This record gives sequence, structure tokens and C-alpha cells, in this order.
Amino acid sequence: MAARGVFITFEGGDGSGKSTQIQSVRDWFESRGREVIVTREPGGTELGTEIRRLVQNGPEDVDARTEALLYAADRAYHVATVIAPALERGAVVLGDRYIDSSLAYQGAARSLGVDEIASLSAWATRGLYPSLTFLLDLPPEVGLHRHTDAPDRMERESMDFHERVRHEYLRLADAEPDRIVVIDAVGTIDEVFSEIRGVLVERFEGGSVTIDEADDAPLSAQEAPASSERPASLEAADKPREKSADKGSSRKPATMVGALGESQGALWDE
Ligand SMILES: Nc1ncnc2c1ncn2[C@@H]1O[C@H](COP(=O)(O)OP(=O)(O)OP(=O)(O)O)[C@@H](O)[C@H]1O
Ligand SMILES: Cc1cn([C@H]2C[C@H](O)[C@@H](COP(=O)(O)O)O2)c(=O)[nH]c1=O
Repeated sequence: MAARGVFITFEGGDGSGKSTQIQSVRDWFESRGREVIVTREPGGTELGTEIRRLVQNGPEDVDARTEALLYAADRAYHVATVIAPALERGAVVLGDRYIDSSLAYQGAARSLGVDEIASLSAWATRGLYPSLTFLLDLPPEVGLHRHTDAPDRMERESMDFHERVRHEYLRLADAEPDRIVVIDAVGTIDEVFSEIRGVLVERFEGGSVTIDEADDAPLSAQEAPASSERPASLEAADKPREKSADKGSSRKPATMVGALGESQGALWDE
């Protein structure tokens, strides 16, 4: 039986608690004997660390298209050298940001076009999509106030920019409810993890995928829906959402087979 990995990403505005929650999710999988890789974008590789420095604190005159291409280059190399090899060995890959960040920040907030950025990202990743994405949702002013260090180029953008990011994230979640689970990130760290844990238990401990079925499945990659097929329910940001744990069992269980191995630490120093 070929080893199969699981690719899970964490998305949300700046300071929404992604890195904090990833540590608990890592512990959850490791305590179940899985090899876990925690990685991030930009900066999950040495090359990516250079790109991260350039996009976050490089020249102020980097234009939106250049910025989008830098994130895409980081992602292409990251997939080829870190994510795909880890999935092939059966690891659980926890990604702090991925394609949805480019759709929300460059596609929507920078007005480059979500469809254009989706095509660029699909090309850069050869169509590798996560099977599950946690969207940590909270008002941008809350996330930005959580940071104590000096704001980077993106964090210095206007509140309107960050509202557009949030709006697009919620629109994406509305369009792909099976993959993107919206988590209310306003509560305490424990409250937020409790909501995430509920989804993990439902997907990975209560799922009904058998090893044989999972073996036929693609490598945790999902076909990207054509963005023109996405419902444009732009009221998403304004309407109350149901709690992810209450969404019922219509979601497809993700695959949970693969090699058990040693855990690895984060790929960067903070
Ligand atoms: N639920 C929470 N309530 C209050 N503070 C939190 C919560 N979650 C995280 N924090 C704190 O907020 C700050 C930002 O958290 P974290 O780095 O996890 O967010 P992030 O989404 O990864 O941020 P960024 O996108 O900017 O990297 C940290 O100081 C963290 O301790
Ligand atoms: C992957 C990706 C990231 N960004 C932005 C979003 C954030 O402001 C920074 C990353 O900082 P973090 O502390 O690691 O969250 O980069 C983006 O605009 N587009 C992307 O594709």
C-alpha cells in the first residue's frame, strides 16, 4: 500500500492565531503517531526565507504583480521541495498560509483578480490543493492589535485593505464549504482549539474512508473549482455563520492513512 499524506492549511488575517493553533494541531496528530511537518508561506524553505524578507521588508516600490509572482515562486519551490515529498512519505503537512492567501491578499485586496491569481497558483503548484483548510476568522483590527512587533509592509496597509482580505476569505469559504472550515478566532486560544479539535475528530476519527478507498484517492490534492463556478455570495462577511462543528456530516472525510514516522520541528526560527 502506498503511503498517503494529509495536507491541511491554516488561513486568516494577520494575527488571527494561525501559528498558535498549528502547534496544538501538530500535538494532536503526533499523539496519534503521525509524522507531522509544520511549514509556512512565505518562508518554508531557505529560498523562501529570502523571498519573505524581500516581500515583507524589501523595497517599498515592489508593485502588486511583482509581489504576486514572488509569492508564487516561493510556493512553487515550497511544493516541489517540502510539501510534495512529505505527502509522498505519508506525513501530515500543516501549512501556515497557502494559495488562499494569494487569492485574498493579491487577488482581492490588491485587485489583481482572483481568477488570474488562481491560475497562477494552480500552475505554480501543479494543482496541489489541501484537503482541509481552517480559516481563522476575526475582525482585522483585533488581529492587528495582537501583534507587539513592528508592522511589516502588509500589516501597514489600511483597515479597508484588511477588510477586503477578510471578505474574500469568507467568500472562498462560502464557495468551498467542504474544504474550508471557518473557525471563530475571537475567543481564547483554548476555545479556538476546541472548535478545531471538533473538526479533526469528525474528519479523522469519525470518517468512514477505508484504506482501500483512500489508496485510490489523489495525494490529498483537490481539483480546484473553476473560480467562475464559485457563488459570489458577497454578503458572507456580514451574515452570522454556523459553527463549523455544527455543520453536519455532509463533508467528505479526509484520508488518514500513511506511514507513521518521527515528527519534525518547524522549518524556521522565530
Ligand atoms: N485566541 C487568541 N486570543 C488572544 N491572543 C492570541 C490568540 N491566539 C493567538 N494570540 C496571540 O496573538 C499573537 C499572534 O498570534 P499568531 O502568531 O498565532 O497569529 P498568526 O495568525 O500566525 O499571525 P501572522 O499571520 O501575523 O503570522 C501572538 O502573540 C499570540 O500569542
Ligand atoms: C502566502 C502569502 C502571504 N501573504 C502575506 C500575508 C501576511 O501579511 C504575510 C505573511 O505573514 P505571516 O506572519 O507569515 O502570516 O504575507 C500574501 O499577501 N500572499 C500570500 O500568498
